Amino acid sequence: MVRAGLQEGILGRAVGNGLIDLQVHDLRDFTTDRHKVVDDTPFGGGPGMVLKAEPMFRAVEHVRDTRGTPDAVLLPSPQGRRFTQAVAGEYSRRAHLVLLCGRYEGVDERVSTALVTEEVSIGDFVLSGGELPALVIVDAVARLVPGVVGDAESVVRDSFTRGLLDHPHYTRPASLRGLDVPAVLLSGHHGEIDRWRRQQALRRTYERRPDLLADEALTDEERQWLAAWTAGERN
Ligand SMILES: NC(=O)c1ccc(NCc2ccccc2N2CCOCC2)nc1
Repeated sequence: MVRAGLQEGILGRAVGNGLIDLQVHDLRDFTTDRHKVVDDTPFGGGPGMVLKAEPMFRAVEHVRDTRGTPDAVLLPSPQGRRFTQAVAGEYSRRAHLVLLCGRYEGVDERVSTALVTEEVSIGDFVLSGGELPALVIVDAVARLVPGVVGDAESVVRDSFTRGLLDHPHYTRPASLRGLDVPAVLLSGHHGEIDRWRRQQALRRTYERRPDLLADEALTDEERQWLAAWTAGERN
């Protein structure tokens, strides 16, 4: 499941051209019994099973012995720090990350207290395992590694880097079922097009996620736009 998610698109290309290196390790390879058991019943009773600590310790030790001590050992979990674009930026500046994927009812607490450097949550919802969060984190972080996302797209990242929502996107045909592409985008005036895109990104953020505007540095023009929209709301 994890390997498949790492072979696609920009991640696959980034691995192909050596910009990032992704290794997947199976916890079962770090067990010592014949049945390769990675889970066990919970002390204190209760339903379900708990992921054993020992295989995770051995797996991280294997990574440390073969590739050096990681800068961070992350555990995606509902109890973690909220993963945001800013956190992705932090992680993208680390050379070596390990992500541990939990399953069952959870992971033996000694993994969290003695092996993990940080628990991280991709959102307030419960998943059956940490694999999808791990893929989400790897994708968001890899995109921020220089060279992974083509230069053509680096402009697109401006709105995200600024912490605003994205502007609308259109492609052919210019008119579809009576729905026309905004004329400015067909005008060839790149200054006007850029201004329209910044205004649209700001407008969308104001309408859908005003909370993102709190710590946003705005130009005078952008403040004027916001004032006009806010005034428009009042009367
Ligand atoms: N929001 C997230 O980032 C997120 C991450 C993981 C995750 N699940 C795997 C998991 C990993 C660690 C501990 C517990 C669990 N869980 C096992 C299943 O039961 C619930 C607890 N769910 C949501």
